[in-house]
Parts: sequence; structure tokens; C-alpha cells
Amino acid sequence: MPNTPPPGPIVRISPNELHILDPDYYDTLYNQTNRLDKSDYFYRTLGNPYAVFNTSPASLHRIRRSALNPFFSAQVISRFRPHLQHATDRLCARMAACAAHDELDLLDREDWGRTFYAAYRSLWDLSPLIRQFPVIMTTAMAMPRWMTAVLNPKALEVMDLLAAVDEETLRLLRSDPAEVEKKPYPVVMWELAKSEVTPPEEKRFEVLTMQANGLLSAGFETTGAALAHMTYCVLANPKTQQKLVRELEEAIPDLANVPSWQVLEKLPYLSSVVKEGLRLTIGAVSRLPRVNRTDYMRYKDWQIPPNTAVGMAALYVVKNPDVFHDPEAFIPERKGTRSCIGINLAYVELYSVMATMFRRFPNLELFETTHEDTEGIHDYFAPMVRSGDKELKR
Ligand code: HEM
Repeated sequence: MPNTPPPGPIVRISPNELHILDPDYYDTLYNQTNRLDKSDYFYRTLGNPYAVFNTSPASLHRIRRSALNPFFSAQVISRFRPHLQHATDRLCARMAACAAHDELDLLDREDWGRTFYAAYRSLWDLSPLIRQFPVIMTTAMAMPRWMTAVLNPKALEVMDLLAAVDEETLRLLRSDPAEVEKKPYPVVMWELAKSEVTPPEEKRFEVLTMQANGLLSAGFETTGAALAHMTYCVLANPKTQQKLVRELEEAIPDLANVPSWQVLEKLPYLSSVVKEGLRLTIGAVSRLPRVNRTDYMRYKDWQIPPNTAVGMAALYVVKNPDVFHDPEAFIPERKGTRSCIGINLAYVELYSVMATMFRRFPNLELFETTHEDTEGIHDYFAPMVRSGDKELKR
């Protein structure tokens, strides 16, 4: 057998796509200023081409991203915080009630809880298929409901979810302006629809509703998965839990006054727990291919021809032992960073929930939960855990 040399940093993973394995190149490829397109093939995976997340051409992406940016600044997200703290307090109150009454159902609204999650999970489950056969979405939309139900019950759940998002968007757009403007924070789709700077074609109903759907899918599963994963990591490491609880008890003497996110993120240990938890959650597990339509891309001495998709999987950066010593271990004492449009919103959620939950339940314990239950085994863009009927346990 001839000796096969180890592969270099570039591997051709399909006729028109390269993967680069070099953590030092990550910030260059994904630099927001480099104006590369997202790969059409890769990003059509959720069947929503109008959502900023899935918009391929850099020129159109810039328009959509700039329209959304103002709603995700740290300042604007701070206005949303009382709402989030209220939701966090409700979660903790439900956990306390469940513990007291030996009941386990934390999601008290059947319509916007379990069903909502299950429908998004079905969308993610279908996503690899949609990427290969995008026509599935249009076909399912055109079919009578009963036929979709027989052929693919998951697709029916997704169709119903999209219809529910349409309905919510429509209801919002028809709201009394005085009611919407009374809210202490901006309502994104409302502001986009009314904005004088949003181009008219971006105010079309089908664009707004897909943007709403895109923000929901990008915003809820990622943060939810990160919270679940980092809670598991803390509970699986009793020393970390003790250290975290000690810091929170000192910083939050009164549980009725949980400090703002800006104060919480300055708590050194909480901040390290959140960042290390985010590293292990990974966010987007696979490559996020970018394409230069007009020019060569350069990587070291390589010249990559125009129209070649080039991606790097974050998995191989965050699990790279040269970058993170003992990469599988949860070690909050080390540092790391992430970035996305929703990062401020995600941080408010992560800091509020982790601080409030561990301050309120210092003795929380794992029950019949193992590493396997939190392991991302599906690459649906975000890593997804095994689906199954495991419930939250007391
Ligand atoms: C822990 C939570 C989160 C993680 C780990 C995460 C991770 C990521 C990653 C890795 C990307 C880049 C994807 C790419 O380049 O293709 C991204 C983009 C994005 N994220 Fe997040 N995200 C989180 C929370 C949120 C939240 C709360 C929202 C709010 C709605 C959000 C909305 C978005 C959007 C819209 C994009 C696309 C941005 C663009 O294409 O310009 N994310 N996220």
C-alpha cells in the first residue's frame, strides 16, 4: 500500500466546493466586510430565500442586514430586557411549581409551546432534504393538506407552522398603530413595514413573513440549545456549579432585583461559563460556504477560481486541540468569542436565565441525563440532539 500523505488544509468536498481547515483563516473568510455571497445550494436548506440568514447575493444581503441591524444593537436589546426577565422569572416559577407538585409540564401553552418546538424541529429534520430537492417546499405548499399529511406528516407540521407565522405577521401588520407604538421596544416586522428607508420590494408580505420565520428559526433553537447545553455542563461539573452559585449569591443579594445583562456579563465566572458553554454548543456545526462571483479568492499561496464555494466548519475550530487545550472538556476558566446579528439578544437571554436559575435553584441536580442527551448528532446547520420523548425531569 502506498503511503497516503495527510490531506493539506484544503479539501475538495464536492465538484464545486472546498473546505479549508485552518483556524487562523476563519476571521478572514467570515469577515463581514469582504462582501462574499453565501452559497445558494447550502443556504436554501430552510426554503426561505427572503430571510437575511438565507439570502445569497452579498448586495441583497447587505440591504436586508442593514434594515435589521438597528433592532439588534445592545442599546435596543436592553429595552427588551424587562420582558425577558419576566419570561425568565416565569420559567423559574414554573420550575418551582413543578418541584412542589411533582408535575413536569413546563410548557403551559400547548399551542405555542410543544407544537411550536415540534414544528420547527420537523423543519430542521427536513432541511437536508430541502437542500437537495428545494422543490419539496413548493410542492408541499401546492398540495391539499390531506395529501401532505399522508405523504409526509413532518411537511404538514412545517406547512402549518409557516401558515401560523403568516397569520401572526398579518395580525401584527393590521394592528392598531397606537397599540404597537406603545410597546417599550421596537417590533421588528412592524418597523420594517413602516420604515421609510426599507425598499418597497422588501416590504412585500411574503418577504416580511419569511424574515419573521427566519428570525424565529435562527433565534430560538440556537439560544435554547445553548441554555440546555450549558446548564447540563454546569450540573455535570459540581465544582463549577459551586463556584458559579457562590458568585451569584454575592452579586445578587435580592432575587427580586436581578441586575441587568451589562452588570451580569461583568461577573467573571458567569461570563466564562456562558462563553465556554457557547463554545461547546457550537451554534452552526458545519461549514458556511461563501462564494466570490467575480474574483479569485486567496488562501496562502492558493488562488481559488471565482464561483467556487469555500467553507470552514466551526466544529473543527472549536474542537481543535491547538486552539483549545482538551477541547471536549467544559473549562470555563478559558476564553472564547462568537458573533451573529442576534448576539446581544442571545447574551441577554443566556445571562438572565443562567444567573436567575442558578441563583434561585443552587442545588439543581441532573436526573437521568447524560452527555448523550446533550450531544449534537445531526448537522442541521445548528447541531441537533437526538429527537425522542425525553421530558424535563424533576
Ligand atoms: C446562542 C445563540 C446563538 C448562536 C450560537 C448563533 C449563531 C449564529 C451563527 C454561527 C451565525 C452565522 C451563520 C452564517 O454565517 O451563515 C448566525 C447568524 C444569524 N443569527 Fe444567530 N445565533 C444565536 C442567537 C441568535 C438570536 C437570538 C437571533 C435573533 C433573532 C439570531 C439571528 C441570526 C440571524 C438573523 C443570522 C444571519 C445573519 C446574517 O446573515 O447576516 N441568532 N448566528
